[in-house]
Amino acid sequence: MPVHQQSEKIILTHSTGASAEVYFYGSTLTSWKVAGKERIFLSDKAILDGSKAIRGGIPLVFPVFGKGKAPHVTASLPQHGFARVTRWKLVNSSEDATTVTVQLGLDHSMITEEFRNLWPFDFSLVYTVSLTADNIETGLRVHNIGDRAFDFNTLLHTYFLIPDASAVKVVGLNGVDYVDKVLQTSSKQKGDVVIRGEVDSVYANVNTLKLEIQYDPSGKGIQVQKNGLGDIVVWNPWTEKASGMADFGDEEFHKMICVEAGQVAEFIALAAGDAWEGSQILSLL
Ligand SMILES: O=P(O)(O)OC[C@H]1O[C@H](O)[C@H](O)[C@@H](O)[C@@H]1O
Repeated sequence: MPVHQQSEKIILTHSTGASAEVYFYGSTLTSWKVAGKERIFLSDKAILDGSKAIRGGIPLVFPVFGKGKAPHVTASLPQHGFARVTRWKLVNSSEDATTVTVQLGLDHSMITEEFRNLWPFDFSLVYTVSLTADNIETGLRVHNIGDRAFDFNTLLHTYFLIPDASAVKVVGLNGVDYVDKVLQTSSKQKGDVVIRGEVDSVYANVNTLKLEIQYDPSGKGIQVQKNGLGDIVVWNPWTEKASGMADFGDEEFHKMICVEAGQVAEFIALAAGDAWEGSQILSLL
């Protein structure tokens, strides 16, 4: 069965053996297996019962990245918004000769009254996950179905499972301006991004459409092709931050890197009735 629905998640299986899993909670993709291997990091300590955002996979950041700042209307929302901590519903599933697809939806009637009071806009989100033999596309459509404009950030906060964070290279960000949230500085990236300690960097307006996460000098790894997503966040908590997170193992930072495509450097303004779309395609290098 290409799409198998359980109470907490949906499992997609491709005839070639590739597979993916998406939790209803947060519409969080927690697994993508291709060529016999898991490619997505999910913490051994991740909480999967819907009481906390899932640590790993692809949590969906919406409508604010990080903590909103007063006087912006997102100021009182939780870090990274409400989409990752709300249960979504399956709205569609299909398959054709090459692709297994599921779509999950979330709208204002499905969020808590508290969130609704904090962010009082009528919206509809559709998240589409399309699995083929050798790649997976995850895309978000944001539709303003109300009668006034709203602003939003969004991010496909993707945790990649990698053999060794000390050996990984992110290629494609050379020359891009970024904010280093650890050092609280603004700089221009020189060469490839490597991980030698805590990294939390926001790259704005990345023109390169295809980034590479190279596991090691062999050049093997994952390609991230982004469509309609301008910014990239690179994150690895390293030792100290890792030990402070209850849902992340102390040593797990060695085998993950977040390379997150989205729109976070500036808010996107969406007029009443308008829609916005962005997606990423992950494939093997
Ligand atoms: O702990 P979370 O709320 O899931 O956030 C995890 C991380 O997300 C992004 O990568 C941010 O840039 C980081 O500053 C943040 O620490």
